Amino acid sequence: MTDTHVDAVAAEIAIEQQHLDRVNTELAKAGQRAELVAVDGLSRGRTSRTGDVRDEEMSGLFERDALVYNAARRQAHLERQHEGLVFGRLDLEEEPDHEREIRYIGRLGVRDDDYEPLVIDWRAPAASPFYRATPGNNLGVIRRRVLRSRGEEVIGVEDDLMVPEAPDDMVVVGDGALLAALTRSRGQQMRDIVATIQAHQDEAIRATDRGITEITGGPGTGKTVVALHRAAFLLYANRRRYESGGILVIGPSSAYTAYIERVLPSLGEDSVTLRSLGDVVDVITAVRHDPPEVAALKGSLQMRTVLNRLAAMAVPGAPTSLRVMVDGRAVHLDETTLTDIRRRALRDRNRNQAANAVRDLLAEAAWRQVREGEREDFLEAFDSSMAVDTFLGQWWPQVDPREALLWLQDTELAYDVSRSVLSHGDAAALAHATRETLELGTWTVADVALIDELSVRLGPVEHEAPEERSFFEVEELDGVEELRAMGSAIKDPLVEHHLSPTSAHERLLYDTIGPADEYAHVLVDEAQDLSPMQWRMIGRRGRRASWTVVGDVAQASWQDAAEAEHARLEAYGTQQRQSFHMTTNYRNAQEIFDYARAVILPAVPDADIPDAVRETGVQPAEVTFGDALDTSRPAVGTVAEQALADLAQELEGSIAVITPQRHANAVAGLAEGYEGRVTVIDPLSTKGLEWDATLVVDPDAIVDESPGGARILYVVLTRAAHRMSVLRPTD
Ligand SMILES: Nc1ncnc2c1ncn2[C@@H]1O[C@H](COP(=O)(O)OP(=O)(O)OP(=O)(O)O)[C@@H](O)[C@H]1O
Repeated sequence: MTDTHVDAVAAEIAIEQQHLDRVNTELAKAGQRAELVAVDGLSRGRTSRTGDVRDEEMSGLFERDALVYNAARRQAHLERQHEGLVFGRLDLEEEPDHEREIRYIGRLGVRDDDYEPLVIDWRAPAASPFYRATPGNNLGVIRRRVLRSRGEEVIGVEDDLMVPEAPDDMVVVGDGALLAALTRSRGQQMRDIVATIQAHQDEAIRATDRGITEITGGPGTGKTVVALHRAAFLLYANRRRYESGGILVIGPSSAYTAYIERVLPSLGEDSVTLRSLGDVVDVITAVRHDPPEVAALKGSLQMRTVLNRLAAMAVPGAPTSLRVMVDGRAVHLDETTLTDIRRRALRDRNRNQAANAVRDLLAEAAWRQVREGEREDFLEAFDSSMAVDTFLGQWWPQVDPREALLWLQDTELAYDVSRSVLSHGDAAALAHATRETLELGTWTVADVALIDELSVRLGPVEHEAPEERSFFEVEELDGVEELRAMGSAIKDPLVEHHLSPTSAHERLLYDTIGPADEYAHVLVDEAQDLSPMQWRMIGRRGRRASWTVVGDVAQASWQDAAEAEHARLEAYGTQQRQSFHMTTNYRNAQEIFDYARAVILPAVPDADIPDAVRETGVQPAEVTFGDALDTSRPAVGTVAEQALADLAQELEGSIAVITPQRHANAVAGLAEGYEGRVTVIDPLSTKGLEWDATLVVDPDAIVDESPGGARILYVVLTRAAHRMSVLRPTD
């Protein structure tokens, strides 16, 4: 850079700094106003009176709640915005009788005392040319400028000129903001791209919120980040609908939700619910995976029949006949009669809501048998019989969906409920997997969709109201120290006197599952991997929702595409669909993506192959390791350790060591000493994530071990932004 150029950049930065200072002053004032509202709000709720609270005081209290809540929210919002608050500037062409207009674009709108805009929210229509203007269609823009700042200090500017020649008084500096952003080190979490959204991405972000919006494209094309910006846009464009109705974002794993969780708050939005497939159902957090063939079984639509039968069958171990004395007369209802009553009770009701109907049906059946004396007297006596109560407690208990799923541990029962639907081998595999669940005390990710399905069929579990206990009794009986001494964890001893579950079985059934929450918008990422049963689970949460669905079929790990497509369309309902296709790979250096492409094309010839635009001049490194047959080379652990040290030396930022199960032990300890820079991870869990560099251990073993084969290897080989090393055994 020449001295004159350095001076020119410094002068431009100084100009922008002036504007940023002004914005920050206004923002501080707005912050103070928010604080005042908060203080004022608090004083409104204060009352010196005791005794009855009059109506107007009640409404004062509500008002206070609303004010304090909103003010606190606004404050949190403003404080977070300081980092990179203003990131863009547009210089627009002069219009007759008007000076050249300058617009600043930022994370939120800020106005001065005269209500003049100092910054325009990036989602407002007036900000749109910042993203849409191109030299071919400049939309009135002469120069688009991206500002980089650290805290309140402007540290750089990057310009794009949208007209053939800049006016004499306008300076143009920098090499373009996109390339600068893509070359930078990525860190541990996804960042927002609000300063460098590209025109085709902007179209998907601002597309109408009606119906289903599908975003497709190959690896690294920005599908995820675009979808998240779309969620922020929807909240801006239709806040009433989406803030009160809620937006649900579903990703493949908890590693993924941790990776993306910063993006929306950095855009000023924190009212979005992020869930991984293992924790869609409240109170369950599953991270364990079934072996691929069992996961395929649990995810398939055949499970609907199995679950239907589970939900309707007699509770295992329950009595098979009823023998009681009612009003001095002997009643005996045999198994056939009870089965008939069970069927009739379930014809148009959920099991857990049918207890009263069942009692009536039993009473009628008993009367039909007895037919002596007054009918009404008999029915009344039946209704108040303690023996009948005891029988009902055993024959028709409230059934927790998790408990019903666990019935499958019995192989004979599993054969019975899956007859004509699953093979004996598959039914036995289900039973075996259930016994494993019981041993480990943890659910698998695939179980969650089954539990949700059963939950609908059984209806919510209705608990009898616990007997009221006085404060004194709670203290006396549930003394904190006493319980601690028994080794129990306590949430809140005075309110919730829960003990944490001790056995695996109790742990599996911990807490109560409520009805599914519904949302106004559902955003599904890595949609190609959802099983049909998972589509049904998500569908229940979006029955009245609009959807954004993101995916790439070539990265799929789910086998039966047709069945999943059927379930997906059922979840969508009859809504209209619009599609956006992304074709530029912003993540991988070209050299890395070429390597990945050579793997996927032979396996999936019609894979959606994007263009990787950024070259580094460095090819992925291939290193070999020895094994039991070849001891002339060091073993995998030693070779991996050296390759990792080389990568860490070569670049800053995050590194993943991606290993198949067979080498997991050998590389497990590699992250130590790198202070959080290095993650050791299995292939399937890398979905949706990215690192500055990756170390891929034994690609052939990755293909062998994964149900998705080459598709999973394709995912693994497209996770690195800047550098990749691949370790192979010697031939
Ligand atoms: N306009 C942009 N400006 C800067 N960075 C961008 C832009 N678009 C995408 N990126 C970056 O490219 C990378 C890939 O984006 P993202 O993870 O959203 O892709 P994806 O299509 O979901 O990938 P995959 O399907 O492989 O998981 C991210 O680091 C993202 O921040």
